[in-house]
Amino acid sequence: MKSNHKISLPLLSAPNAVVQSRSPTTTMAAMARFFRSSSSAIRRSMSTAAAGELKSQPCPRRIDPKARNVQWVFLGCPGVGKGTYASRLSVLLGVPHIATGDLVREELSSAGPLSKQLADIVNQGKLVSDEIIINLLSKRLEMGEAKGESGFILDGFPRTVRQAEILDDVTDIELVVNLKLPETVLLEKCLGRRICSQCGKNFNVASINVKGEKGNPDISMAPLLPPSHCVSKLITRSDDTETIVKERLRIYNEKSQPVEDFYRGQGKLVEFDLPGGIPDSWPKLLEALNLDENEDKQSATA
Ligand SMILES: Nc1ncnc2c1ncn2[C@@H]1O[C@H](COP(=O)(O)OP(=O)(O)O)[C@@H](O)[C@H]1O
Repeated sequence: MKSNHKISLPLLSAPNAVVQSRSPTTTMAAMARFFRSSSSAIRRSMSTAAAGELKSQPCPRRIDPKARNVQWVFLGCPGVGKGTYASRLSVLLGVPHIATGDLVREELSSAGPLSKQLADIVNQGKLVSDEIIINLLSKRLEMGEAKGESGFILDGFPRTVRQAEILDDVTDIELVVNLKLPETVLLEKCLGRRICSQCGKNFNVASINVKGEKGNPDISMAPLLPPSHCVSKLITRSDDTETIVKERLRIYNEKSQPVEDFYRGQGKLVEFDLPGGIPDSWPKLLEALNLDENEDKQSATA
């Protein structure tokens, strides 16, 4: 696995210039600038043109407490729980959890100029253009930079090989976690998802019991019910209908599965079959990632 001390910024400086030993904060700034400068290039080029087990072997090293600021990516189909686990890990590791789906939804609800266009795309289960997504991500990175953030766990980006290549040009992703669940479970989870419109927390009303196929274990997930003060404020995502979820799954298989191959080829992919709900999966995920929740955040893990 490459270290994150070497960043190549091809569109920012001389071709193939190599910037040595950047601090993680500089990395965020560089990414923000790079994404901003690359969005017009993208526009040009587009107009012309066993449960709970670690399966593949990037062998995540134990995290050095003094060299945290991880730069990780979470992959996985709609409904698999990327947001849930990425956000828990972000708290444990002290890095921001940046979900491009959240950035899109924020833009959607802002009634800004992009809002209508985004609503049409998202409600068909399609992907937003690279240009739009990179602009939203640049803005988010700039905001983080201003707050002194460093490191990140990206969720929902990259979603195409093109996006993965762009990310690869600007920074060195250390580890890519690929969460997996059978498709029947994914559909049930999306349909059961509820969000508190006030606090933004995600819940799930589905009670999942799926028989394991082809020798795989059964999967059971208890509902994740909201506290009483959230109950009257629950909403469903407009793209969590059966038709749209099926289309999102189809698009994931077509456009995002090649991203798994991209990172598998780089030896960075950790495949993790979720064994069940959060109580079963969280400790096993930590184990697969060589992390220990019981240690203090500052020293996770020796
Ligand atoms: N990296 C991306 N590239 C293109 N579109 C994106 C990207 N991230 C999010 N989106 C858009 O936002 C929607 C919601 O994203 P997300 O919450 O990550 O969905 P999912 O639950 O399908 O993983 C996607 O269906 C897509 O339209």
